[in-house]
Amino acid sequence: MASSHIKATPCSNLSQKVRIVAKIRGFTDQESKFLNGDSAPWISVHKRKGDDGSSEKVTIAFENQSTRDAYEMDYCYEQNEDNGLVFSREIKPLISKVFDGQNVTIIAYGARGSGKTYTIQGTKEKPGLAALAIAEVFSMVKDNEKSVAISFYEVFQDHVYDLLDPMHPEVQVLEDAQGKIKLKGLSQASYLAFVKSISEFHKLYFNECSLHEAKMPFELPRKSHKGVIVHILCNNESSNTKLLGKINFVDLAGYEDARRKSFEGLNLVESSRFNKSLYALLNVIYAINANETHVPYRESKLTRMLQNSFGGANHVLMLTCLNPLFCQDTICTTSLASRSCQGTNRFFTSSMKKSKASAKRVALSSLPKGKLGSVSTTAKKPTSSRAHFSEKNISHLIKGRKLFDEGNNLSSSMQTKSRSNIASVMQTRFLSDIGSAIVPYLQEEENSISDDVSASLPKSEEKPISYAFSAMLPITEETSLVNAVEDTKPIEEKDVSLYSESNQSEVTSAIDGTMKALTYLEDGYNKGKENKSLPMNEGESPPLSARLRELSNNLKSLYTSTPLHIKIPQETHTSFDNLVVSTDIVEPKTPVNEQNLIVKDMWEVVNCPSGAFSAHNSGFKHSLVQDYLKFLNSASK
Ligand SMILES: Nc1ncnc2c1ncn2[C@@H]1O[C@H](COP(=O)(O)OP(=O)(O)OP(=O)(O)O)[C@@H](O)[C@H]1O
Repeated sequence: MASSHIKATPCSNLSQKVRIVAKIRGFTDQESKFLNGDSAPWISVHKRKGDDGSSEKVTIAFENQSTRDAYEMDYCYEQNEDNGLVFSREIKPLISKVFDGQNVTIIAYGARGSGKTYTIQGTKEKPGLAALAIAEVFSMVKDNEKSVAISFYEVFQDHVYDLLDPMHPEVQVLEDAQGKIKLKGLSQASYLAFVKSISEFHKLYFNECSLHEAKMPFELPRKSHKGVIVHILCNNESSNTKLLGKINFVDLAGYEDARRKSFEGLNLVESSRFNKSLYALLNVIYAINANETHVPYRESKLTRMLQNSFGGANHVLMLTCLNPLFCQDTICTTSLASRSCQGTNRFFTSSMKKSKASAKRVALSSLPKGKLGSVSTTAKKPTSSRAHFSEKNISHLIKGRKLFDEGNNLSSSMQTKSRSNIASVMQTRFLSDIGSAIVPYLQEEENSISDDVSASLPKSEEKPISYAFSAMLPITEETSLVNAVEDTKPIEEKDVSLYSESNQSEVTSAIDGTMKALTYLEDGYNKGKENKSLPMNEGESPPLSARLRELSNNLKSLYTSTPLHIKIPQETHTSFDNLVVSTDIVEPKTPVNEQNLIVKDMWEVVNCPSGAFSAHNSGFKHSLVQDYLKFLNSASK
């Protein structure tokens, strides 16, 4: 039936983490009778193009499918190649490793009726892989040093049942302190007591299945995953310790398109649940083959059960059973297996999305300190995480101020102090305003991160922006900024008498307070520089830093272009206009409407330096507010 150009040669790549091979089922008597020797092959197997001959990899194509769309597998067993051949090539070389304490897992996967049970369990006349392996193990157990036991279980609707116990109690899948999976309540039929011979094994294997069907306390559809575990405990002569190795055989429930009516009459939800457990297994295999740091074992009970047998020095073989006659589900299962084989195009169940989001958090939080990713832990520890950022990322905030300050190196200390004061007030106001606008956004982001189910790619793409914001505005620094602003408030209130002798000392102390705050921020900046936390903003949120720089430059240009800035009046007694101006300068949040300036005498406005500054400053504030709003709109997008 299937055309192949490949001779069955001894398997050369048993060290691969998860080996995925295909097996085309033989015809049943009924099918042979029906076809009457007249059947066009619908599966074609080809040696992979470009291989030098050392690789066994093949591509499998269905019906008229071109080889370009074919599915790649590690190998394919033909219709006429029986379980004995599969066993001797794939499993026999691994059995000795089980006696060294390694685990070997053989999984039969495929569509309904693709020959999974026939491959694993076989019949009394034609034993399957489990029976052949047991026979091999028995032949190797020559003394009492090694003890062998067998367990049978069934996984139905994500619950594990012990098939050896006539009451079929549920088995608990637990994890011990060392992270080892324990199957609490799973019976083990010992070699010495029950299964000394292969015939006893057969009796147990086949009888238990029928026993199970007869004795289930409640009506269950038969669609389930079934497994056999062969436990082998032996002495390690070199270290005088006991070694436990296991061979797992898993006969998976047949894959069916959940949208079609199931053979068992399962509804869409139940069928989907079965498929979900299959996807979970494929995802685990994918993760192992792709060398991913996170393997999603927790996605299903079956993968959790098998966790100890995957990865490391353990060996896993997945046999993808193919129907020899047209079957849409076989195309689907082959496609899925091939994807797991290549480690590409991973499938995600809804809960996988969840795990992906958590994995992302883990991955991000595992980044070096000071990098963007460490914010990811905010979902769990918001305060500490923000505190963490407060140390590192105040630099972003300061960076803008530094740029702003660069153009203002004036000789007069009073002038410098006044300008710094003004600048700090404006800057801190501006940033704290951004802060108050951003914090709810950040919290919303955090909520969305913690809401794993809704974690989706577009959102995660947005995260760097929110991280950058959170980096800019950690709670502790935000508070200190607010304090800095509040420190300057008395100056604003007493600005009317800013240049009066009586209030000079108060003003100076207030300015000093502001300067202290700025010095603190300055220190933060330097610390930030030392800690090299800048790449977070630079790497992850260039628009933000660019906007900050632009706004700072605007401020800078304002200061350099306004004559008043270069020469602030020193008179003790100021005119009414001056009072207006000075109030204006230190109170950027209550801009003087340009209209008001026009209402005044035009000459006064134009000729008076303070009037010019007011006009300039008001215009600047207007543009600043516009920029700020524009910036916020683009940030929320
Ligand atoms: N290599 C083979 N040669 C002849 N008949 C086979 C072969 N493999 C399987 N069969 C027959 O095909 C039918 C389906 O096989 P089997 O029950 O193993 O499929 P399955 O994939 O386990 O099905 P399900 O998903 O329903 O459990 C059985 O009647 C079995 O005897």
